Amino acid sequence: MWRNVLFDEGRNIAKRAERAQEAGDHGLARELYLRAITKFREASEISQDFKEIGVLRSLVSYYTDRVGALENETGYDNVRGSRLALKPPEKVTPASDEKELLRGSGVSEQVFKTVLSIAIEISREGREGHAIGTAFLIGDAANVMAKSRQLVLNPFEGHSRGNRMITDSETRDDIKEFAQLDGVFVIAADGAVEAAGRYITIDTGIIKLQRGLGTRHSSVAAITSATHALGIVVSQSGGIIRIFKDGMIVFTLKP
Ligand SMILES: Nc1ncnc2c1ncn2[C@@H]1O[C@H](COP(=O)(O)OP(=O)(O)OP(=O)(O)O)[C@@H](O)[C@H]1O
Repeated sequence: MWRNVLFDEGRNIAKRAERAQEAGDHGLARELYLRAITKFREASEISQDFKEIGVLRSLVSYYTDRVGALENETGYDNVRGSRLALKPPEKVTPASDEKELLRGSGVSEQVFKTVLSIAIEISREGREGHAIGTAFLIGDAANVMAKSRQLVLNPFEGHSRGNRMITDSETRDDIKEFAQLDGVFVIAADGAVEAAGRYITIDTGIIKLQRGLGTRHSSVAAITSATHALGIVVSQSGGIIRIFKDGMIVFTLKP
């Protein structure tokens, strides 16, 4: 109960921080991110559920990275700042697992964590009161594009690369909006969003997943076995997030 209150408070504060950052008030944004991090950390300390703890830690880690990026951008003075009160960033998975997961994909930790945090928000929030499912393929984008086709007009086509980086808060909002489209998001290893609404055309015959998982999951599994891409699927039924590599589910999160 208390951890839910803390989580909601943290999320609201983080949203305010994002708005402050967008409005260019980096001092306020930084302050609010730090407050949100404290809420998520407190919630994780009183939770008994290891999956929930994983999600909360990934939020701590994600927003800690954001504070770091803001401080680098603005030349913030770490020594005098309240950042001293911050513990070292915590990870959603042990560092060795995370390294292993990213190995061979060319995907940076920051890009992967950003996509995962968006997936967590989509799973938790849905859209306009409805649960939604979606999927992300990250890395090896040229190969992924060659093994898929557009289902609907690609909303990211024609935009400069700099304007479609996943780490940008506007792109993040667009992704949450387009998550309602059928198909998957294709994200390059450097974080540029190449496409939304992409249909995977690869044969799923060799993929064996647990019962109950349908074509969204099996097609993502199949394409991660045929390319170096990593897959993140948010299931519409139940909101479970599954991370795929080399045709297999390597992590499961229940936000
Ligand atoms: N090959 C594919 N490429 C891209 N998207 C797909 C593909 N197959 C299915 N989808 C998307 O997944 C949606 C759900 O399909 P399905 O119910 O079979 O998947 P699922 O794996 O059970 O996922 P969920 O748990 O979200 O329902 C489809 O409406 C479609 O948007």
